Amino acid sequence: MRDLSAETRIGLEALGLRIGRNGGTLLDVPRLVFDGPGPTLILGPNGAGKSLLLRCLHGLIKPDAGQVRQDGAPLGPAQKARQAMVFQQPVLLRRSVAGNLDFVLRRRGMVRATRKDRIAALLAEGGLSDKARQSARSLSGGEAQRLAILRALATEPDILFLDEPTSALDPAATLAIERMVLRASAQGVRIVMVSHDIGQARRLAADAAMMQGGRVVEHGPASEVLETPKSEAARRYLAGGLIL
Ligand SMILES: Nc1ncnc2c1ncn2[C@@H]1O[C@H](COP(=O)(O)OP(=O)(O)OP(=O)(O)O)[C@@H](O)[C@H]1O
Repeated sequence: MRDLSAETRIGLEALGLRIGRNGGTLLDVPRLVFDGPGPTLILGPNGAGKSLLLRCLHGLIKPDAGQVRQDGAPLGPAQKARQAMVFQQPVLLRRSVAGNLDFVLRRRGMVRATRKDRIAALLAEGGLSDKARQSARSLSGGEAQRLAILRALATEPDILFLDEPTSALDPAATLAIERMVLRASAQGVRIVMVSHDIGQARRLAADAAMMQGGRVVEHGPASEVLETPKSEAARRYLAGGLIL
């Protein structure tokens, strides 16, 4: 796997993103830039627009207006090919654990001998070496999510989007995922992750974005957003208050 310094990390920018439905606004993000050195955590109450934003950034949803720029270029096929996304419910192929990784590596044109070594390294990275031949569909929730992340990392993305990857996992499984996320980040992958877990944000985030009502109400260094938030919405969210 490549080893990039924080300075070479690919930047991501959303400009004038808008999505409306039935006369209302689902997403309204004038400008949002992710160009810092470590993981970005997106927080906010249910329905705040976190998943919509992530899907726009990954090109899964076309906004009504605005654009996403990656490393200065508009999001097109070449940029999307440099991104990967992992969802709350891992989507795995009906194959063995190793087969799921092999599928991705083969599609990337990697020859068989190299694939074997790469699969072994990835499985070791995710603590799944002893599960290589097991059906991916029979993995526990935590193991399945680790495999989903390994499969995403097998594509060597510049940017990895994670949409609440640990919301269904116990604390130990959550920490295992967090270690993988931090390792990927240290290797130069830009991490953009949605979470409801404020403790997780404190453990992982270099910067944090707080969303409410389709808008980013605050974005900055995690230490500021999580410890001394400027917006009332962030203060109430962090205090466990009801935000409507
Ligand atoms: N395809 C769609 N058509 C209409 N409304 C949508 C669509 N997708 C999302 N929405 C609405 O947009 C709003 C934001 O949804 P989104 O899933 O982004 O929220 P979220 O912040 O990720 O919430 P949660 O924390 O519950 O996952 C919600 O009110 C949702 O109902």
